[in-house]
Amino acid sequence: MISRLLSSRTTASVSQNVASTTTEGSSAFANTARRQISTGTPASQTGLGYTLHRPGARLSYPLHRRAWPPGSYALHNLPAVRHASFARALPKLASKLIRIPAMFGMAIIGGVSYIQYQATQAGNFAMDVFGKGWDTASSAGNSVFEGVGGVFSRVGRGWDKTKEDVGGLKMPEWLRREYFERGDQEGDGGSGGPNQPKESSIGAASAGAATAGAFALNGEEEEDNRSADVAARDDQMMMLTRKMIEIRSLLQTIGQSESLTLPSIVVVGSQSSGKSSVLEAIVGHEFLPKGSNMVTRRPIELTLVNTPRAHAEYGEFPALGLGKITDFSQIQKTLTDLNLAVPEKQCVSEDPIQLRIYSPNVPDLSLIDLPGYIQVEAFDQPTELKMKIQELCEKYIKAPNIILAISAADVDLANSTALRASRRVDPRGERTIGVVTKMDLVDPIRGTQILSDKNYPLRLGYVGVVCKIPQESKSLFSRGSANITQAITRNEAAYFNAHPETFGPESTVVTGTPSLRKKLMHVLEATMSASLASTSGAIQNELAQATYEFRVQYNERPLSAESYLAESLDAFKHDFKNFSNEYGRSQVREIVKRELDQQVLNLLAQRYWNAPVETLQPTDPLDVAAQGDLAALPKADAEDPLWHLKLDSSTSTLTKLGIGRLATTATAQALQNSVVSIIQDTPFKAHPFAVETISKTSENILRELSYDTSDELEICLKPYKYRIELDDNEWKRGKESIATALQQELRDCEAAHRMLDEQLGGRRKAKDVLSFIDKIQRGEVVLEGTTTAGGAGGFSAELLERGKEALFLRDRAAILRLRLAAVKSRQCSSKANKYHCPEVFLDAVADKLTSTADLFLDAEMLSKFYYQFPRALEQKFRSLDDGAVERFAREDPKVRRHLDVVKRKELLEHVLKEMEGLRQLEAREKRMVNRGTQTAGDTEGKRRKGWLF
Ligand SMILES: Nc1nc2c(ncn2[C@@H]2O[C@H](COP(=O)(O)OP(=O)(O)OP(=O)(O)O)[C@@H](O)[C@H]2O)c(=O)[nH]1
Repeated sequence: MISRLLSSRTTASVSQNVASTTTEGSSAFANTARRQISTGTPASQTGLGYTLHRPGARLSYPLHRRAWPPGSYALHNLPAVRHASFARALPKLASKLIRIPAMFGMAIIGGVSYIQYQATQAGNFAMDVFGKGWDTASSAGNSVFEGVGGVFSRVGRGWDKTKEDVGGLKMPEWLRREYFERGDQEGDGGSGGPNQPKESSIGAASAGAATAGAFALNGEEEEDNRSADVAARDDQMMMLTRKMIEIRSLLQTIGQSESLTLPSIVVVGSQSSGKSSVLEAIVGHEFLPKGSNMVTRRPIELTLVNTPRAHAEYGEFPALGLGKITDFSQIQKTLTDLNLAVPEKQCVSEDPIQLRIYSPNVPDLSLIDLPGYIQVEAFDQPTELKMKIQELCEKYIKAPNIILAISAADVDLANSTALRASRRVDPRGERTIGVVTKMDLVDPIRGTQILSDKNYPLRLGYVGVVCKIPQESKSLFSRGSANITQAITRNEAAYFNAHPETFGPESTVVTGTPSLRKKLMHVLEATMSASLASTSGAIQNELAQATYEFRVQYNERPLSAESYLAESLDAFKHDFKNFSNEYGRSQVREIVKRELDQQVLNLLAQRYWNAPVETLQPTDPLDVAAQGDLAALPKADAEDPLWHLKLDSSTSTLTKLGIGRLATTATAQALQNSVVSIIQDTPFKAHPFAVETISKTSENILRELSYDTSDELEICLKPYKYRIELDDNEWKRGKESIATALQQELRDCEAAHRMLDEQLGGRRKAKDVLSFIDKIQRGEVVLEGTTTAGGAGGFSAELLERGKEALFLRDRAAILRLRLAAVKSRQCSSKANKYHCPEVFLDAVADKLTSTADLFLDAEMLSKFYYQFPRALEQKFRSLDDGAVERFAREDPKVRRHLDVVKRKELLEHVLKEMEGLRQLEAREKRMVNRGTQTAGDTEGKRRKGWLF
């Protein structure tokens, strides 16, 4: 009976949140935290939380609303809610940890959301290329000459000097790798290593070996009958082009400034003019997007890299990091996907796709493929499409780029969109190469007339081609990796050879894909060479600016992503070390004691103090008797079983409530909070990635440590579950400590009461409401009906609700004052009176538990965490790859700007140095050409000279 009555009345709550009170009181309780210590009752039964209503606001703060079912009345089944305790409790997260298993708790605190900083791919790539370019400073060596083979031994001193010059230049990683991998693939032995090209491989190649493949001179039809000098000069020319393309790539990483670029070949033509076929004939593979649905929507910046001694042919999308793709149908698919990713509504995008193709059968070229001009939009194409394509092409065909204007032979040249566009920007026809495709579709005589067009004479001339893959060969290439160069060349040669009267050796027109390849190479080299001086001037200006910025803004302080990470990590570790020196057992003690104090107050509320006023009914005297009149406690019989039961059950609950987990979790949370606040004092604070990494690392370690520690601590505390002996000192400490805790509880309670008074309309009004409820409880007023939904005694239902709360707080404050006086009394100075002074006893027990817990946690948790955490962090950050380090450093805008200036400056210096070297080489190469032309007087030389203007 006692048990039943007790259980129905021993739950209590106090509300407070003075700090959150506003003038209007509108959010008075809105921010009030909620704490519940459930001793076994499911949440649905505890029914925690209640709502204050007043006009214009719905204020909610959790208190107790009993809703447990009949028959569940048992001491162990009671919820305890002391709202007041929240003001002093751990932060919200910590309170969660107390209530839920450590495992889940740690997952919650670790939920600091990491906003993945998406460093732009372009940025990453820029950094990547830059880094690689820089790396090569000491390693390029003479490797570039591997491809040129024995040229140098044949042409004497001048070439030897050239070899030294070029060898001294740096080479981007992709190019360098290409050379060395080539050596490896061929398995030609030798020691070598990346910085030492294999001598044997240099000597083994013959003059013109590099260009033979690139010119497609390996076939049966096209024999390489160049003289050694010519072949050597071709190789040299190709090497220079390669270096310039390489510089062009580096410049692309610096920025989009128009002055900071080297020319490229831009392919334009109307739809179905045969652009793709020409490009694929040059590359030797079908790799461009095909389809009727305007599949080329973005510019494709195609860099062809000749790898003379390699067997493998493959492509790479440097910005995508997909690695080597040897299946060209896969390249085609990727290009198609990238293009189709541009929504049809947007028509075209200016964002170029970068693609590099490595092959022994391609010349070194830099080409840009553009969407085909359209004459008339199809019914399902946006009206602005035509205009957009035109604008995009205009942007690319500006000087100094070379225009490869593709026109089909079966369309009148006067109607060629490509030539019309080129004429607008190159009226004198100085940088346009006319390519006439589908020569096989017109009569040979008509063909030669087109190629000798006088209406729009081009200084670089016209080349007639037949680029169609012969039907019978098509099935052979369907697998996407076989080379189609031979098939196309053979087919093309067959056509032109079949008409010797128009296309024979005596003909003045230039025909054939191999001729086109050669022309492209020579023209590109010459155009790039011509741009070297002006580009170099622009680079010098940029460099002067970057150097000035570096000096003035950054005091010439060098910075790299790696050094920045290392410094930041050191700063963090230093601060953490200081923290660990200061944060020890006494801090843990404070945390654990604070937690246990709250548990003690909850138990007191649960077992001793008043319960919330649930209904407006007269108070049942039986209930009061069963609850025990606290006012009578000091004079109660020392053997009264009611008070024995209350204290013994409270003590038992306190020692058995899982202090191991509670203390461990609270300590782990405090450590985690400290780690997070240390981050705020270090450069890491500006880096979400670092914040997340550090938080997660510490969280993981603490979670691991918590598992074992909490169980072991529980075992250590086990003896207290059965027997607790206190000495006088412990009792004395408990008396002082609980007095302080009760005083605080009283302050909280009074503050909550004051606030409620305000909400009731002031003290006077509150007094009236409370006096009315008092009368009901004393039985002096009898309410008609069972509910007060419509109000009673002239008070609205809402006022009565709040009145009940105010009554509860008023009575709670009275109890606290009473017990505070009791705790301070002489009676409570002796531990013999523990049943008269349950507060002191429980607090002393809490203190005893704390002493064991703090010792254990200091040894098992703190010291292990202090050892493991910095090491784990070090390992985490050190194992980041270059890209991740770069992304990390760039998260901070200030650091990003600093890095940008440093890198820009270094990159510009690097490019400038390369360009200077190239200019010397280029001058020497021109001398060679002139000498070769004078001495040999061969027709090849003359022709070539023509290409070079
Ligand atoms: N007979 C013949 N057909 C050719 C020649 N070159 C290309 N073709 C065909 O012309 C058609 C169009 O060629 P593409 O290379 O796709 O033309 P394109 O300019 O890239 O076309 P879009 O991608 O639509 O702009 C294809 O069917 C080719 O097979 C050629 O020299 N002779």
